Amino acid sequence: MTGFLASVASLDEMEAARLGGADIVDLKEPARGALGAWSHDDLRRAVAAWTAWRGPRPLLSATIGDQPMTPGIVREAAEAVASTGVPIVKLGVFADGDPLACFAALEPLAARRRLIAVFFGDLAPDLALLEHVAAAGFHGAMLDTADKAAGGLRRHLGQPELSAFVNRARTLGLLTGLAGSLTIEDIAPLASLGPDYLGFRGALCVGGRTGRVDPAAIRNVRATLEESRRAA
Ligand SMILES: O=C[C@H](O)COP(=O)(O)O
Repeated sequence: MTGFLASVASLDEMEAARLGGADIVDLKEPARGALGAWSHDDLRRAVAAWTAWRGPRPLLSATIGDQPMTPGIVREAAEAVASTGVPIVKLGVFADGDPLACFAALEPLAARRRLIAVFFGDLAPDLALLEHVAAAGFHGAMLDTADKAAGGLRRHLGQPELSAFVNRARTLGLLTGLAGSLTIEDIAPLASLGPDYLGFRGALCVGGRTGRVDPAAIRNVRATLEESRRAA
């Protein structure tokens, strides 16, 4: 069953994502980049709001910002986000720098917090790195896109490549996610690959991904995902 990750930019949007049935509420500031980060104070407020939710509640994740692949920088940013109490921390695997040294530097944090490595479909992702992500103790891996003006994930990678990513990550015991300017039309073909979740921001918004979340669009994505589950 493929879940629904909704990226949100405010506490109000966080609540809208919960009410709309998101399985993962992902704290992200889209105006600051593909993995734009919330301020640490706002992350603390979000964790407090999430903790106060009663009944079944979605998981909570947050991004660390678009950081260079430099071990000290990535580790410091990830530790700082984790210190706010966010249970799942997402960080990008960009094309520059030293990804292996970054994964190794994050091993201690991965032992006490769920980390997700975000690869980018438009930056020639290296699937061989998945093995190192798993070896460092990461919880999951996902594919997204870095350049939001350059088309959605399926423009950059075909079904065979996407399927290879999902299968390889799953074989390594990683939670798997797919995102990147996804639209309603992408849901059925991507859900058929069996990722653990699909991630959305732009499709949930009025006025593009830096606009505001529209509750009707959230419900539409949720309903379409459920339809694709029934059809599977
Ligand atoms: O993690 C998921 C992303 O926030 C997706 O954002 P996007 O749909 O605007 O590419």
